[in-house]
Amino acid sequence: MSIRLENISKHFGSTQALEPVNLDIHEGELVGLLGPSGSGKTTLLRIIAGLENADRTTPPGRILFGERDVTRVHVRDRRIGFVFQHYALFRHMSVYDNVAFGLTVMPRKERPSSGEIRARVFRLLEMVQLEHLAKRYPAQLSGGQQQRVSLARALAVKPDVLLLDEPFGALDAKVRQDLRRWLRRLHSELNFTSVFVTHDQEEALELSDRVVVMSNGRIEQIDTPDTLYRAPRNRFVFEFLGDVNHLEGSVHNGVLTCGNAYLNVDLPNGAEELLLRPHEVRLAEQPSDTCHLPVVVTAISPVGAEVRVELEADWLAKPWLATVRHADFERLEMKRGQHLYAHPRQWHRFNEHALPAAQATRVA
Ligand SMILES: Nc1ncnc2c1ncn2[C@@H]1O[C@H](COP(=O)(O)OP(=O)(O)OP(=O)(O)O)[C@@H](O)[C@H]1O
Repeated sequence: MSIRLENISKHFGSTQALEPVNLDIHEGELVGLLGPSGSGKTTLLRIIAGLENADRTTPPGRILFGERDVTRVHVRDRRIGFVFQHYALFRHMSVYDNVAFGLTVMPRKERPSSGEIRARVFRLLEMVQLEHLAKRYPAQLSGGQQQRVSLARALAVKPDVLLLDEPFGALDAKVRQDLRRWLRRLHSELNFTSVFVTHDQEEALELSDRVVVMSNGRIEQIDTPDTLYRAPRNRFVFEFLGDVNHLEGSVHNGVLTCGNAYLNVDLPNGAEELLLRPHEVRLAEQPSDTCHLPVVVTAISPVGAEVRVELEADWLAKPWLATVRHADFERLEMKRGQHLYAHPRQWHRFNEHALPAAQATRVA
């Protein structure tokens, strides 16, 4: 089921929670709404759900599920499944009864037979690998297990659309990882359309087919994770999606200078700020003719696929972060207090007034 929002906005009193938004979500897509606190993610999700009404505007805002205009359709008639951060399972019901609940309360005409209900509930419990816990009560389950029951319960009624509000927010990192995999797998097996809210960049990028990045009630960019990361439309998106190093200085005759540091750049004279991701900083023992950025290693974190190195210098207002391959780390025999030279592989620059807003330049 595709979802289309046309000219949807929302005020709470004098607070504008959403500026007029247009959004197309394709059938079968898993879309993440990502943004800082207060950016309007939950409001947008609740409007899609029908838990909140959009402002009355001219032209009127519309919400379409497929061809069906659901703008004024009650939440219970929108064929939506919900999963919230706080499990909201019925505490007095077993796991089985929780998952079966939505089916047992269907109007008699639509309600599956008790045999069909049983088969569907067990099939879902099997998919989330909890069939052996069918008789337990929510209080006897871990947080991650409760969230898997919530997922199964939401999917039991075969919703057209699954909406999830920070579904894994209250869980620890490892359990979050597992649950992301569950959701991804269920999504491809059962083929529904999902929208989930998160403020976790990694979660949004890992899970979503496309991510809607929001700030201050506005949609800043809608794109695939890869495009968002590689071609952010503006500075907000760039900074929100990962660690960023800043290089501020002034350009004169093709050289950007900042204290005793300099870098050749093909830019006009004037004040400049260049931005670099940690993986775009190469470290070496020597400067070059075109790049002299002396730094001191102040912290090293060797955990993970790459080594994270913190760098400081007089000419830097804030420390830089570089990610270094373990092989390079060993070759340079890196240690705290070591003097090295940073060499940008690539840098980015944003000019909010001119198009294209983002410029990425590879350093030869
Ligand atoms: N019921 C309400 N009454 C008044 N203001 C509200 C209400 N709900 C949301 N807001 C305001 O609308 C704006 C957007 O809120 P929303 O909850 O959608 O943001 P969010 O991005 O989901 O934030 P968070 O990540 O903190 O949940 C905020 O300024 C918030 O204070």
